[in-house]
Amino acid sequence: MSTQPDAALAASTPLSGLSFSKGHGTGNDFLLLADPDGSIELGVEEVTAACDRHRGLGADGLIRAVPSSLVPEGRALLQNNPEAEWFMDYRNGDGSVSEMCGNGVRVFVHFLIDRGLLSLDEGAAAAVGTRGGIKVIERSPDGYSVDMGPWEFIHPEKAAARAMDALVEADGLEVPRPGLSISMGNPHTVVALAEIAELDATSLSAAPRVDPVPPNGTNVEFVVPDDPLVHDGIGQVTMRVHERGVGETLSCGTGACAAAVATRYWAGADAPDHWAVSVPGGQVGVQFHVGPDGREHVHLSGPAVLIASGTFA
Ligand SMILES: N[C@@H](CCC[C@H](N)C(=O)O)C(=O)O
Repeated sequence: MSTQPDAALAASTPLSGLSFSKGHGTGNDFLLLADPDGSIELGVEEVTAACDRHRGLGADGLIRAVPSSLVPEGRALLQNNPEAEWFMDYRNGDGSVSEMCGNGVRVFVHFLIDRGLLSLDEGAAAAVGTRGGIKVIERSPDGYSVDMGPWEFIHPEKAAARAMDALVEADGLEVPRPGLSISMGNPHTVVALAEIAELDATSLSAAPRVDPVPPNGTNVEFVVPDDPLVHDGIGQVTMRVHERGVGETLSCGTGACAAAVATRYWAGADAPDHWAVSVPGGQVGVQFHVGPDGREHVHLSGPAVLIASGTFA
């Protein structure tokens, strides 16, 4: 008889023995790992195994909380922002790295507070490092509000001519639609549809085809502005998203910001600065303010929920 351990009984994940939490923001779900000494090696294999919805815990992405001083991208940020003690190392479910995650950063801060690694009193603000730069976060009536920094057109020359910069095809849509590409630190291409029936008919089980695709790929948001657009001074849009590195998700915070940026741009000078973006997983708020650098910043607010914690077998 063999004395080898049965492969079927061996540890089922490369993250064996590590403690995790699971959380979500409007249904965009994440696994969270605290790595105070920077010892967790995360590669594609570890992330895909953990995020697998059948053989792993299942999640849209995985977030490692590591001291900024222990990663090169974090050390660069600390020079001008010594208060940003923690860095959000964000991975999509397919193991790819992203610059930023708007729902994830709220859940990340909630997790740090839950683990006693950060305190954030009512009315106070905390800075965290991300690959998309420093993000400042505070508590809000719906959970947390994050200064996501300035938005940018990915193709400013096209936007200046009020032109779209891509054609987007998706299953269920009869003809390709024009899209506008916006960076929130990470790339987005926003497509306006006329009505909810069209949004419902769009299939996102395969990635939409974007031509030309922005240099680092893109997340694609399909949005339907309400008619009338503004209720009680707040612009209203409904959105579905196909995320780079994941697939269709129930929500995307940076995507909601890009959707509000694009819809406000299309709506013209009288468009409001405050937006409500409805997604399959709930609703998030987006506001525009001039930041301390004199540029227009996007603020994202919404819930952050922790649902479980445990240890990988
Ligand atoms: N769900 C996130 C965005 C996650 C990263 C994205 N898939 C990318 O690759 O850029 C959000 O809430 O912003």
